[in-house]
Amino acid sequence: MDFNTALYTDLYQLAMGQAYFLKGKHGTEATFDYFYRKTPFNSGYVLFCGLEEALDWLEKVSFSREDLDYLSEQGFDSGFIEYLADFKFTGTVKSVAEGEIVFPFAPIITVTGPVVECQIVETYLLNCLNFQSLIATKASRIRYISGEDKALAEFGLRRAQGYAGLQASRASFIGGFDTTSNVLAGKTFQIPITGTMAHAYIQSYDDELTAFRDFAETHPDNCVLLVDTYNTLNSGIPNAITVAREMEKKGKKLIGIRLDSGDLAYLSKAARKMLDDAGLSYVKIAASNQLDEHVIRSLKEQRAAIDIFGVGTNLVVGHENAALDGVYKLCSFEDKPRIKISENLRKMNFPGQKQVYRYFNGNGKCIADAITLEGLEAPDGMAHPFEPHKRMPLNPALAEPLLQEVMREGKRLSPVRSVRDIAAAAVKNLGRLPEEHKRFDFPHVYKVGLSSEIEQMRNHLKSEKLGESGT
Ligand SMILES: Nc1ncnc2c1ncn2[C@@H]1O[C@H](COP(=O)(O)OP(=O)(O)OP(=O)(O)O)[C@@H](O)[C@H]1O
Ligand SMILES: O=P(O)(O)OC[C@H]1O[C@H](OP(=O)(O)OP(=O)(O)O)[C@H](O)[C@@H]1O
Ligand SMILES: O=C(O)c1cccnc1
Repeated sequence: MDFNTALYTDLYQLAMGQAYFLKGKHGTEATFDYFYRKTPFNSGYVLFCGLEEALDWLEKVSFSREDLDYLSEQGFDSGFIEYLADFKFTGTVKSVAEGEIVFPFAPIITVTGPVVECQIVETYLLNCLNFQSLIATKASRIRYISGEDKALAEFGLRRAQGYAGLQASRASFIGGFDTTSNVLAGKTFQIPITGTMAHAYIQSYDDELTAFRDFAETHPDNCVLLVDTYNTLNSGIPNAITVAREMEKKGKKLIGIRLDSGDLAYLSKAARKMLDDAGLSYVKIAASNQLDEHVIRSLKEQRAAIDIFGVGTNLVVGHENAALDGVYKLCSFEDKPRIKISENLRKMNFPGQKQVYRYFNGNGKCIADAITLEGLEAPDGMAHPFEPHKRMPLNPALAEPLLQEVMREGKRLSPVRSVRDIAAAAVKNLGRLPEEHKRFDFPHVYKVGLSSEIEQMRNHLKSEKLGESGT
């Protein structure tokens, strides 16, 4: 399947595109903001992920002859189809860096260009960025609770939502996982791949010990034995110990064992003792079975002797939030700021082309984000976006702009960043976030506010629109 086609969009984008085209407005410049409103998992932040793939798509997207024939069959105007034959994205993208932490309501990406182009690419951008940011955020929570000394292996491909498994492996790595079992993700993104064995392999033998021996013989340098097929404490671990000793005689070392059922705290502690008593303290203990950040937290509280957590389903499907609610909203058209009116202030967008400044304290920890108009300096104070009486003074000397131009006239401005670079940046960025925003229970809400210029513009446009509508 070729996903670089501009048909990877919602019909209404093309319907609006045709209307703009037939009214001669298709070249009019528009700006859209990408932002989200609510953090998933009750998290205090979102880890932004997916930008490289989005830029890659924007550079390649086009309609093939077959795509255009299909649109013709669907009844689109022939003139519009002719226009689409040369379609490419020629706009400007400003973005927060991939691997940066982002907060509700602050623009993460702004897309400026001919309105039809900006509109057609909306669906893919949301599809790509919402999903990957969701999974990277989940992964970062699992890393946070596991601690730096644990190895995290992503096992999710088999239970991922179709082809999204590839993006999930990438996002998991950026969020802090060490390896993936997804071989295609390993090749595509240069992520280290690791794996153990399935129950089927043990079941295929008449006895567990021979299965272990054969695997160790054929994988002398990367052998992890699955010990729970029959009886973990009475058969799996004793057989693994026998094989580990046989490997030692050949100058090899068993890397580890994997527990995949039962009480993982109890079994891991019992396994650790049995291995240590056998002089095999180097053999690591891996555990899997519907893990997530909450089970891992519980296992840590129980002092489980687990070195490696294998996490699949709950990570790659973003359990228990199926989607990040990221949206893409028009904020400027024909050089005029645009607003959508809603009874609910939270559903109104912030008009105009914008910049977001992040403020730090003297210890280098981030403390607030202020949204202001593009071209303005970092403000020295901000207002709460929905409760304007709440104000906060800010020190512009300790502010950094978050939105940087990453694409101009449809071409990226810097080379592709490797997932390793992005993952390293994520570690650094999460390190700048104070602990109170990372805790799982009632994380402290990070402050995002508006400069007085944006506030005034929103209030002005709001009264103008309400006046026009007679309300
Ligand atoms: N000590 C523990 N503390 C908290 N959660 C645990 C502990 N041990 C295992 N779990 C989690 O409890 C759940 C147990 O799942 P389940 O009831 O299916 O048991 P099981 O042992 O996997 O059974 P099965 O043999 O059918 O696979 C899993 O999500 C697992 O990660
Ligand atoms: O629980 P997850 O977090 O999704 O981790 C991945 C799971 O996938 C495998 O089980 P599966 O039953 O599919 O195959 P198996 O026969 O190898 O156990 C593996 O043993 C894990 O239990
Ligand atoms: O390598 C493993 O142990 C593995 C891979 C995929 C799913 N579950 C486990």
